[in-house]
Amino acid sequence: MFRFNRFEQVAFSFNGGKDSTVLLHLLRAGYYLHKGKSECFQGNLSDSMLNCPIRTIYFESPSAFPEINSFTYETATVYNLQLETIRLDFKSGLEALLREKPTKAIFLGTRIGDPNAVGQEQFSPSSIGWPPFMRVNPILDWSYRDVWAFILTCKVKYCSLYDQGYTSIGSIYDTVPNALLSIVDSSSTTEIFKPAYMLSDGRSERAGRMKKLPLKCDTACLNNGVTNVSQSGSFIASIIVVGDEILFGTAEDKLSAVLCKKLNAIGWQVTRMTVVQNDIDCVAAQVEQQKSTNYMVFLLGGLGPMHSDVSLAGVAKAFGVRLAPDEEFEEYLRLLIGKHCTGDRNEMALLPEGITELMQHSKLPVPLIKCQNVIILAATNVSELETQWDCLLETPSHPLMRLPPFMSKHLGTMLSDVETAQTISKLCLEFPDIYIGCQRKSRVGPLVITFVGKDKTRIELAAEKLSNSFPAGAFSGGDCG
Ligand SMILES: Cc1cc2nc3c(=O)[nH]c(=O)nc-3n(C[C@H](O)[C@H](O)[C@H](O)COP(=O)(O)O)c2cc1C
Ligand SMILES: Nc1ncnc2c1ncn2[C@@H]1O[C@H](COP(=O)(O)OP(=O)(O)OP(=O)(O)O)[C@@H](O)[C@H]1O
Ligand SMILES: [Mg+2]
Repeated sequence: MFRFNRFEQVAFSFNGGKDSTVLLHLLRAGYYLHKGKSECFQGNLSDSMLNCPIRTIYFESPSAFPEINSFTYETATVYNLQLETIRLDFKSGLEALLREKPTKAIFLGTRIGDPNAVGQEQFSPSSIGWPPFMRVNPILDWSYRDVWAFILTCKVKYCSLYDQGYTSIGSIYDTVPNALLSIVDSSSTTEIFKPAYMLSDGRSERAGRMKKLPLKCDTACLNNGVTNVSQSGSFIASIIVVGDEILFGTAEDKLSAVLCKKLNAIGWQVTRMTVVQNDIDCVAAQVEQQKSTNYMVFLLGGLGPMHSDVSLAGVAKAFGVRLAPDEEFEEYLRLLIGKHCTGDRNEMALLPEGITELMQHSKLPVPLIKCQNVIILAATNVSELETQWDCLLETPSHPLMRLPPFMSKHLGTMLSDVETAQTISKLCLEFPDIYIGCQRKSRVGPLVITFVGKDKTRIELAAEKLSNSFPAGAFSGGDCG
């Protein structure tokens, strides 16, 4: 059993959801009873005693609802919480947290009925394979009704999404309002929902949450388009290049390869690179398909004033919105190109309506364009792409969560593919977490075997196993990097 004697070794996991909101106020009350009350009796009551300066961790995700994000930050400010924002997945984030600061226990708003509550008690050590800490679940046995009774009776502020029919909140990709709260109104074109506290049967709390797949899903799931996390537990992205010239063979696409490396370096995996014609319907069809199967889609090419610059129109079509003049973007373009625009207005300032976010950076003449999970990069060469990528990562609202990077190791051999094939396919089964690929320099060799993964030790082990399966000196290779 852990022993805590330092307040700093305890943290509160807060994400702006209703359960963690309840917990926040319970912790404040507990802190006040423990500390504030005794000092109050001595006549020392101050505002600070009504706050609970507990370390508060928030795993910020690019797929969180903006309302959840802003409610979390606002609440932290109002109650003077010591907010520590973590932009990694839960497991890596907790590993990093525990490395940096001793953290023995973490309070969570987990309740019976949550899928992750199975087997948990009020005090449950973290699972095997997770960094060691005690999970403290004070509201484990609270019902849905208890949660709302508490929130409404105590009149505490909660995230606005719950007033719009959301009853349990995950990511923007897996959460919709609860259909059981839908109000039938034939005069209205948009669907209206009752607030979350009106849900009569708490067992349907998660009816608006789509089924989540395990992190290590198989490739079949990806092909069905129902997840955006790869086999290695990374976020997945796809790249769409718009360019007739590439399809005619008159120009070469160098940008996708650079972008792949950049994404791999922040731990993301690229699942597809597609080149499409400069045609609105081709772009739209590809964006429509890729945006629903990938966490993020990058679009290169087809931006500008030419007749062939159809990328933005394709994106608008894929999202079912129209292109509309964007005054802010127009102003940037005016500063850049003066009055040299096409037509009455600058047609380059037409952006997909209602879904566009401009990501400005002081090093960029015009902001980057993001339409939900599609980022449109205007780079025409590698150096421009590198600048835009660096600026993207420096933009405060950028959606690219940094994960442990992919590393690779290459082994070269004069052995033939026939001689090595069987051993390598066995190795693939033994190391499902490592991508093992072979590239022939020619049909008769030499061969280059590449190991890619996130765990250096596992990469080295796989490479060593391969070398040891053949006579000494058959393989040569460099370091893992
Ligand atoms: C602070 C913290 C600790 C966690 N510890 C564990 C753990 O020990 N074992 C585990 O399987 N998941 C752990 N998780 C992940 C949760 O079980 C769960 O996936 C997450 O809260 C998302 O739940 P949701 O999909 O219902 O929103 C932890 C999450 C957080 C935020
Ligand atoms: N992104 C996150 N950052 C910090 N803590 C989190 C995060 N996601 C989940 N948690 C912790 O896990 C608990 C359970 O999550 P869960 O989604 O079930 O509840 P909630 O978000 O509080 O409410 P709701 O079920 O309405 O979404 C949260 O109360 C919180 O303590
Ligand atoms: Mg939630």
